[in-house]
Amino acid sequence: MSYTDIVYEEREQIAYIAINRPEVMNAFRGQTVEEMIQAMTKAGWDKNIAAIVLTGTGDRAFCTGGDQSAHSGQYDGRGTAGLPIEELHSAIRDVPKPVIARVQGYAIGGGNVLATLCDMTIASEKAVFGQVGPKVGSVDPGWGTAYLAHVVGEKKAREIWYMCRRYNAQEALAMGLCNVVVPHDQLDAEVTKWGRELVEKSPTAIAIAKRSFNASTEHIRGIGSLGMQALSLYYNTDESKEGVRAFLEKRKPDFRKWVK
Ligand SMILES: CC(C)(COP(=O)(O)OP(=O)(O)OC[C@H]1O[C@@H](n2cnc3c(N)ncnc32)[C@H](O)[C@@H]1OP(=O)(O)O)[C@@H](O)C(=O)NCCC(=O)NCCSC(=O)CCC(=O)c1ccccc1C(=O)O
Repeated sequence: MSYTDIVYEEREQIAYIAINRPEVMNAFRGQTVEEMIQAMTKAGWDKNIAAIVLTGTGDRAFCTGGDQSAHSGQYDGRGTAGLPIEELHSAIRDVPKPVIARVQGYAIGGGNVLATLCDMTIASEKAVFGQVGPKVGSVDPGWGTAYLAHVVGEKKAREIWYMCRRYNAQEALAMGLCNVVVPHDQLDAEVTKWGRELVEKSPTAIAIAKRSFNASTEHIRGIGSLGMQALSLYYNTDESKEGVRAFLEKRKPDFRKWVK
């Protein structure tokens, strides 16, 4: 498959999947998600690959979530809410090898969900983490909320979603949202170092460990699936559309006037 929205590379038994849409800060549309699923699955089941690195091209953004310019009631692809995002989330969870988020800039909205779902996160000191859902008429039911609470704790997860604040790399490290923070110019060396260490480990032991870690939160997949049906209905409300419109018009949303 040739890719338009991502860059896929393999080096030293490590696969690199980079969202390549810097003009929208690496936000994803339907096509992007399709390509990420394909690349994640290919790398995930290739016996020569020991680890997968998920990132974005350029310095500004890892990923800023759904592309708001491809969103009018639904996104522009397939799936319950116009993006096969559940399949991508499942692919990250299900591939039997570690997925490392390389976060060099903004990890916002659905981009933050992707980083949260990765097995480990290596951040540059320029990384910025946060949620924007309730500011733009969206929410990630399942992994982005319930699983996030497993990662950072209930209080912090609720703060992240309700308050929609931004967190720098050190704050993310303190709450367990990333594993390590390194100077920006050392990010790639650090990612390579972690990747090379994984190449030396027993693939089967790692696969069993990953499945074992996954087991205790597997019920969240069902919450996400159910929630996605609700989200699809929510996306078609004036309240949600106000969030998308306000973002694109670069103004504050006025949700209250649309609440029924
Ligand atoms: C990242 C920001 C905080 C950066 O802010 P700032 O530095 O002030 O720059 P801006 O001027 O805002 O942005 C520069 C430029 O980039 C464009 N842009 C940024 N993000 C997006 C985007 N997501 N979509 C489209 N375009 C984007 C922006 O418009 C500017 O363009 P110009 O042409 O230069 O004007 C800030 O930009 C920000 O907060 N961005 C995030 C916006 C956002 O709303 N993200 C989507 C959140 S909702 C979501 O991700 C749901 C999608 C999804 O994954 C999902 C779907 C269904 C169920 C579950 C999920 C799930 O979340 O898992």
